[in-house]
This record gives sequence, structure tokens and C-alpha cells, in this order.
Amino acid sequence: MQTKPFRIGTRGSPLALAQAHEARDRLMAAHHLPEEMFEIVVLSTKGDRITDRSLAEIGGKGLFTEELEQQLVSGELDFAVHSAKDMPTKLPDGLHLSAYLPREDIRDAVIGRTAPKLIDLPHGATVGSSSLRRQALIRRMRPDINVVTFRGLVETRLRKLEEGQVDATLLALAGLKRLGKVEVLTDILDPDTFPPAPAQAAICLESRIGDTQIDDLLAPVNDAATFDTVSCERAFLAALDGSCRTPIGGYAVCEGDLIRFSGLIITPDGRSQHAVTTDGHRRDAAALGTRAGQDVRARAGSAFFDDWQ
Ligand SMILES: NCc1[nH]cc(CCC(=O)O)c1CC(=O)O
Repeated sequence: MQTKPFRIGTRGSPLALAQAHEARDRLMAAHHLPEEMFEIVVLSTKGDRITDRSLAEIGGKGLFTEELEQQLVSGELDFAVHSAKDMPTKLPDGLHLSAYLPREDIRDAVIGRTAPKLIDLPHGATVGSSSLRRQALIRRMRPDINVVTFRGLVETRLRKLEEGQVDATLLALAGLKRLGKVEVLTDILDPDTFPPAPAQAAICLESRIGDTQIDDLLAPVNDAATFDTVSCERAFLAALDGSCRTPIGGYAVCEGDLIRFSGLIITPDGRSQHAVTTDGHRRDAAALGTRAGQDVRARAGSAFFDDWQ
């Protein structure tokens, strides 16, 4: 029997901590374990330390996971809790995303200062977002809007908005809910016109492949529908070499044994896009996402990617 506490790795942002606590609370309930059996280990990552440049500039998603993954591989951590959206499609050898907590609402929220909805913002309004996907989708809807890069903690972005630096900003509804800040939102965007990032709103647990003790610990908190939908979406991303430089949106939903997926790639100016909609059996979730990615990739052609990369 385990006597030492399980070591849970997380970043130190308020959202990351809320997610690590959610994972711990679910594990305590599933196994009737006391809080003392879990130790939350907070690590600072490169992505947390470099806040003055865009993610695309400094090297993308891996920056938020490197330190945690090193400590997983070396055995200093038992598992790590992440926003699945921030995970690179390729993980270090020996690690996998072994479980997903039940997904939150996948949609993006608008926090508007000069108007509640994007469509009602004044002509030439400024919207802050560092996500290339959100920038492209805003421009598709409103080519007149001036989109500016806007990074940092959710709290920092809300402060910049309050100070009047921008007319509006966009955040994942899931993050606002987990931080208990839904009251700031002024609109919620329809995923069919404003598709979320693959894996948005999902919390994943990363652990060592073959660590059966940890597999057994995590299995009871895994949500099967989240596992399947996110596996499909991440396969779509992987087939497109998704990185922080590629605006990609898409989401899957499960209905019984069926999984339905819609995906989109779009140029940063929002003018050119390729969309795909498909469905299949849930057991083929990842293959469905891969095929959807290959399909839009083939239709778009290499020029679509080269023109702006
Ligand atoms: N890239 C930052 C990030 N990673 C996960 C979330 C929100 C929660 C989620 O999507 O799971 C956010 C902030 C945001 O997009 O507003």
C-alpha cells in the first residue's frame, strides 16, 4: 500500500492551481483518500516567466510543460495536471495523457467594455487576444477590428481591459468558470461560427507510460467522453502539424456510440479557410480526427500554409 503522498505537478497560475485542486479533490473522493495523501508541487515554467512576447515568437506550447515533464520522467512527480489545450501533440518519450477530467463548457467568452458583443463593437475597435485562432476568427467576423496581442494571466488581461487598453478581449469560458469569474463575461460565442481550440476546456493528467500504480490511481477519475472527444481533436491538430503558428479550431461531441467532429483551418487575416465535418464510431475517435486533418490539409494545399508562415 502507498504510504507516501502522491506528488502532483502543476504550474503556479491561479487557473493551473484550481485545476490541480480539482484533480486532487476528485481523486480523494474516488479513492476515499485523505488530503495528506496528495502533495501539490508547483513549478514555474518558461512560458510563465516570459510574458512580454507572444507564444508563437518564443516557441509555442512546449514552454508550459517542459519542467513538469522532466520531473515526471525522472520520477520526482507522479503525474501532472494541465490544460489539455496547452499540450503539444507530441509528448516526450515515456509519457502519455492517461486521463481527462469531465470537460467544462468548450466555448469562448467575450469580455466587452465598449459593447457586450463582438458584432456591436464600434468600427475600428481594438480587441486583445494572443491566440492566433481567436485573432483570425475575429478578423473573419469583423475585418475592421484592430486585433492586438494580449498575453498573461487571465487576471492580467482583465486588468488591461479595465484600464481601457482594449475594447474587448476573449477568454475560454472554462477558465472563467474555474476561476469563479463568469460575471465578467458579456457574450458567449457559438462554436459553429467561432470554433474553440482543440482540447479547450479539458483538464488532462499526464503520467509515465507503464506506471500501473498511477494508471490505477487515475483511471476512476477519467471521463470517457472527454477522453474520446479530445483524442479526436488532438489527432486533427497533429495531422495539421498544429503549433502556435497555425490557426486551427475544432471540436467533437459524443452522442451514444457516435462521435461528431467539426474542424477549421483559417489564415490569420480570416479571409481564407477550409472546414470539415465528419462522424464515426467513438472507438475510432483518433482516426477520425487524423483523417479530418489530412482531408483539410490536402484540400488547402501547401500554399495555404506557406503563404503566411
Ligand atoms: N492558453 C492559455 C489557456 N489554457 C487554457 C485556458 C482556459 C481553460 C481551457 O481552455 O481549458 C487558457 C486561457 C484562455 O484560453 O482563455
